[in-house]
Formats: sequence, C-alpha cells, structure tokens
Amino acid sequence: MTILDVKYLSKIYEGQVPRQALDNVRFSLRAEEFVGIMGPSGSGKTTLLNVIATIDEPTSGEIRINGVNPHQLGRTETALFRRRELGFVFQQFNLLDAMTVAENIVLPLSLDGVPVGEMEQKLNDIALKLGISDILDRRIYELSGGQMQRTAIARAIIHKPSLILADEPTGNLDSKASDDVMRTLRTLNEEGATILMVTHDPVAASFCKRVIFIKDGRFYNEIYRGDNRQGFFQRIIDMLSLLGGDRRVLSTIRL
Ligand SMILES: Nc1ncnc2c1ncn2[C@@H]1O[C@H](COP(=O)(O)OP(=O)(O)OP(=O)(O)O)[C@@H](O)[C@H]1O
Repeated sequence: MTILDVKYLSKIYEGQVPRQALDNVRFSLRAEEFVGIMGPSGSGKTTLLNVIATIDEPTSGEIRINGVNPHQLGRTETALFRRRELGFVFQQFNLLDAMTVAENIVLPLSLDGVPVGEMEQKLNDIALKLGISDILDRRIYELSGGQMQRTAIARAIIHKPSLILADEPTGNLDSKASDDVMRTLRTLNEEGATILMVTHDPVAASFCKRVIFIKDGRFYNEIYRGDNRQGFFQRIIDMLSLLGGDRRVLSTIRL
C-alpha cells in the first residue's frame, strides 16, 4: 500500500532572484518503509519535508498521503489532517519546557478531545515502549537530549499517524544518544510505522531501509540497505562523496 506519493514536485521561492528549491521530484513510500533523504546543504531536503508536511505549498506537482492531496483541503481541514495523519520529530525537539514529559506527550490527544482514561492508557503504553516510564513527571528542562528526543518521538506517534516525518532527529545529540534514538525509530518501523527522515548523518541514515539522495532540488539516486548495515553505510559514504562531500571528513566517520 502506498502511504506517500510525491509527483513531479517543484518549488520556486519567489523573490528578487527566484530560487528553484525542488525540480520535478518524484518518489513514493509504501507502508512500513523507513526512508532517509540526504543531499548537500541547500539541495532542497527541508523544502521537500515542509511541502510534504503541508507547512509549505508546492509551485507545481502534488503530494498524496493515503490518496489525499492535503494541499487541496481548506485551512481547518489541513490542520486536522496534519494532526491525525502525520507525526513530527524535529532536531530542536519542540517540546514545551515548563510542562512535564507526560503533558507534552498527550498534548495531541487532548487537542483532539480524547477521554482522560484512554489518554492515560495510551501514555503508559507508549512510555513503556520508549523506555521513559520513569521520567513522565519530570519537566522538560530536567532531561538529557536523548530523553527529550524520545519524549518528542512519543508525542509524534501517540495518535498512530500514517507517516512520521523526522527532520535531523539526531542533529542535537551526541553519538550515544543518537544511537538510542535511531534504534528507537528502527524498532517503531519494525512494528509497522512508516518513516521519512531528513539527515546529514550517514550513521543515522544507515538505520533506514532505503536512502534517497537529492541534488540541486532533483532526485539524484537511491540505494537500498539489504541485509548488511556496514555495506550500506559504506555505499552511503561513497554516494555522499560523489555528491561533493569532503572525502577526508567522510572517511573519519565510523559506524
Ligand atoms: N524561504 C525561502 N526563501 C527563499 N529561498 C529559500 C527559502 N528556503 C530555502 N530557500 C532556498 O532553497 C534552496 C533549498 O533549501 P533547503 O533549506 O530546502 O535545503 P536543505 O537541503 O534542507 O539545506 P540544509 O542541508 O543546509 O538544511 C536553497 O537554495 C535555499 O537557499
């Protein structure tokens, strides 16, 4: 089953000098895929994610999520669609600092008017799954980066979205916390979640089942993991150096 269909997507930022950020990008994601998007700085990754997230409008082309083109919905319907169908994980976590972990996680459910008993059940299930049951009463400012990101992931998935969109989810984490977060995303994927993740980090990307590379706003190539993560990691590094990454820097990154 196709969850996300990106069809001939183009985006031009108008301005004194118009800038084409996306040029005819086309790909799709089936249910239970875990796909990374990589490419040089300025290649259009965030723009692509923002258009899929309905934060930004395409100039031409369209996206479909579960067969629906959210850009054709009215403003209220779009907000509802985004809240029900999508889960967001960001580099900056975007948690509410003064609230507790539990309050942050159930926020999307309370916005949707889910009864308290059901909310608590879901909260406890998700906290157990993400290994954060013992920190539910802590305030966000008391957490480590890895705990913050796991809280953010719990919030992103508590309503069982069709598609999880992650933008540099390990960008603010050290390598141990990154590894924990990527293992969490991998487990969620193995349990049925469909994930699209933008990342610069080849180690994080090696947890995906497929990586799509874009360059100058265009689809450039894609590679599949297969059984061997080490081999996949090496192919990601090779592709990044083909795309202009610094080979000396890339050769220092270890799995
Ligand atoms: N709001 C905007 N107005 C004008 N140009 C923009 C805007 N946002 C992005 N761009 C331009 O569009 C192109 C793609 O930007 P985008 O942020 O999508 O790239 P990226 O691959 O996510 O980059 P990075 O890896 O550095 O985050 C760049 O040339 C950028 O300068």
